[in-house]
Amino acid sequence: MSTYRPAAQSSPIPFLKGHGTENDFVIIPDPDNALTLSASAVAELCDRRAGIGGDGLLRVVRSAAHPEARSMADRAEWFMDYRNSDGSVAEMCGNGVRVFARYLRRAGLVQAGDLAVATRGGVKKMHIAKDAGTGGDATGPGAITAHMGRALLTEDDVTVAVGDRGWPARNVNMGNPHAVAFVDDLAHAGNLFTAPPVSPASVYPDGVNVEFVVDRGPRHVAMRVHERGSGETRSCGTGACAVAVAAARRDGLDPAVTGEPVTYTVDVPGGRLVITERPDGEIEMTGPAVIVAEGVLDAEWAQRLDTL
Ligand SMILES: N[C@@H](CCC[C@H](N)C(=O)O)C(=O)O
Repeated sequence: MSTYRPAAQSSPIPFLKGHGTENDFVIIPDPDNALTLSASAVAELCDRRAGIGGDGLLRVVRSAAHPEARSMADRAEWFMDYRNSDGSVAEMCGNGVRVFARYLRRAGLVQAGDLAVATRGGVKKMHIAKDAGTGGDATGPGAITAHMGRALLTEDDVTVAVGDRGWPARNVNMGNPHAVAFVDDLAHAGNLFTAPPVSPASVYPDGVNVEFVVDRGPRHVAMRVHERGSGETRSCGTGACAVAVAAARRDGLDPAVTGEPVTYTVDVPGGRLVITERPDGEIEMTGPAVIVAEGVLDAEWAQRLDTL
């Protein structure tokens, strides 16, 4: 059984709540890596009725204090320990890393401008455009840019299904796995209460995030997403990057070939993200990141997490 915190500790456990394009997160500052969060404890914290509520959880740990991040400590002081709302671990979270950076700045742990964050998907360079506001707009003064690395696209013959409809999908890896399906109408994705079947399952042995995409105009698309480990969410940053790259290739655009960056606007139910792919393959994502609340866990409730 995992222990939520060392029994000897009785100090209050702080938390914050934040979102990026309404992809929302419980944030737990734990600089010294003192807390061990079992999957069940994470799920309880992310529960919208029994807990604080969120699509995922961001634990803020000093890289040097975490075995999975120690090797990155010379390049990034802080490690984003990301979990999905069911408690599962994911390699990367694009909206989460912007909210993580917002938290670091708000807590006075970093300056505005350039910074780097360690993640399971490697070190991500970030830029906080201006040290003001909470960045409600995709490209407004408070928006944050994350360098998301390169997309890996394969030619796998993937199909996404909803009911008796099926679509071919593009397999795109952004550190985490995505299946991107272009559809005529986002309503065709249905209620997304359950994960849409993706076949062959062997392409995604660790599960997959599924994006449904429609065109809105030149280099402008809109998407819905069913996230691995979280269900349908209002946004997915890595998903928006996967969608932008899949849309560019479908449209015959490849910055590596033309030498020109390509930018797509990606509308999500919770807002808008702007994605640029550079000739070297690096993908930049810009969007809002907002902290909405902070507090401490009720001591008795937090103790209960010990038993999960
Ligand atoms: N919402 C995130 C992605 C979170 C991880 C994903 N559910 C997975 O399991 O890969 C984002 O903004 O990228």
